[in-house]
Amino acid sequence: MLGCMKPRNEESIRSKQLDKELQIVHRQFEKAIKILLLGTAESGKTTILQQMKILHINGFTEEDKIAKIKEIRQNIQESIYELVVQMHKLRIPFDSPQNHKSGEWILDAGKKPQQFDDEYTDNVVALWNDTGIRECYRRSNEFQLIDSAKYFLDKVELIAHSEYIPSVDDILHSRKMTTGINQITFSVKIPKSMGGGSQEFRMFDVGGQRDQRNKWLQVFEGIQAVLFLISCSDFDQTLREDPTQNRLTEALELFSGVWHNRFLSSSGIIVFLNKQDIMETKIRNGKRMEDYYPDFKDFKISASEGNVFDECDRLRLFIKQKLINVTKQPARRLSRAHTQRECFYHFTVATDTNNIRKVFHDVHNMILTDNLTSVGLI
Ligand SMILES: Nc1nc2c(ncn2[C@@H]2O[C@H](COP(=O)(O)OP(=O)(O)OP(=O)(O)O)[C@@H](O)[C@H]2O)c(=O)[nH]1
Ligand SMILES: [Mg+2]
Repeated sequence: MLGCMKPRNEESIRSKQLDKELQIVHRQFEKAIKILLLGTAESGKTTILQQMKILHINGFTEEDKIAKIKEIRQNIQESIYELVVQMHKLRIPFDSPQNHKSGEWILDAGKKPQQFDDEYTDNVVALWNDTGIRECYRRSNEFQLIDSAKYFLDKVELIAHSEYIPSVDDILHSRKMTTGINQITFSVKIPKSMGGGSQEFRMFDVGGQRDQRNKWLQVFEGIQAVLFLISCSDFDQTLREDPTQNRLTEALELFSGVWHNRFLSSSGIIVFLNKQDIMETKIRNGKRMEDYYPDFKDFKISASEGNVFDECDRLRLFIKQKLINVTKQPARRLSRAHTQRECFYHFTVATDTNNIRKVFHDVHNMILTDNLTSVGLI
């Protein structure tokens, strides 16, 4: 009799244990996983949030698109205004007296002209075709110009059209500085190998300019994963809010602050080495990293990084190594941080939906695995 009782007991204990584990998993999956986007200004945080809307929510409605027209036109207005201002500062001549007059016209109209009419558009088109303006644009790392200036100036006539409706690509390229805290919630299917079903994610987006960072602490509570964005094309630029500071240096210092932050010590950290496309264009146009970071000259790549084909590969691995060095620094103060905390890296182009789809497939799986590991099931 006793011989028969024992296995049944073991069975029921094991089954109770399984129920308990499943309840824990269930609770874990019922709760939204919180992801926080961090990084300096213009690193691409809001662009990632927009990509999540495209990939996991319903994208943009006609209303959303129409609401973006003003912002896109403002991007053009601010870009051409800044280029004309800098033509004078950098003493670059216009091709012709006519184009010089167009420049004066743009300055008179101001940074935010009321009209985006034919006269305005004609002046912008004339200027954008001016070789002096193009030379000025080529030197735009010496002043502050949005990254999408060329993207929008190339299609100014289309954007000026009264029936213009922004494309998804236009929305992804538009630029508006974030000042508050934005959040979106979306569901992601859990792979069958991980038990199936779906998991809710809540993603928070904050402003990256220096005067916005004091708001970050408000959202640190309960964050499972931080997505830290760093713009790899920033190496030859200075900060909008402090022209004496190199943008990449600022980003690396900020990363150090985030990595060592005791309120984020139990959050996973994933780094997006973003703006790979702009970085590549800069290198192909002759920009040299060693002019800004002299230690790049002697940078050697470890064999474990596999094939390195060109200067762009070396550059992205150089920046990655700088981030790895931060993670190897001893903790500044005693924290709950597990000393073995791992950092994950992805090379990204935030405006490219296909690239972000692939990267997020890995990111979600990584976070889900981490979630299961934390409840002891993997
Ligand atoms: N070409 C290119 N443009 C990018 C990339 N990532 C972001 N951008 C553009 O860079 C600009 C700044 O991106 P945002 O997403 O607004 O940057 P942010 O980090 O939210 O900036 P703040 O809100 O000021 O903190 C936008 O015009 C984006 O379209 C990229 O990988 N490639
Ligand atoms: Mg933003």
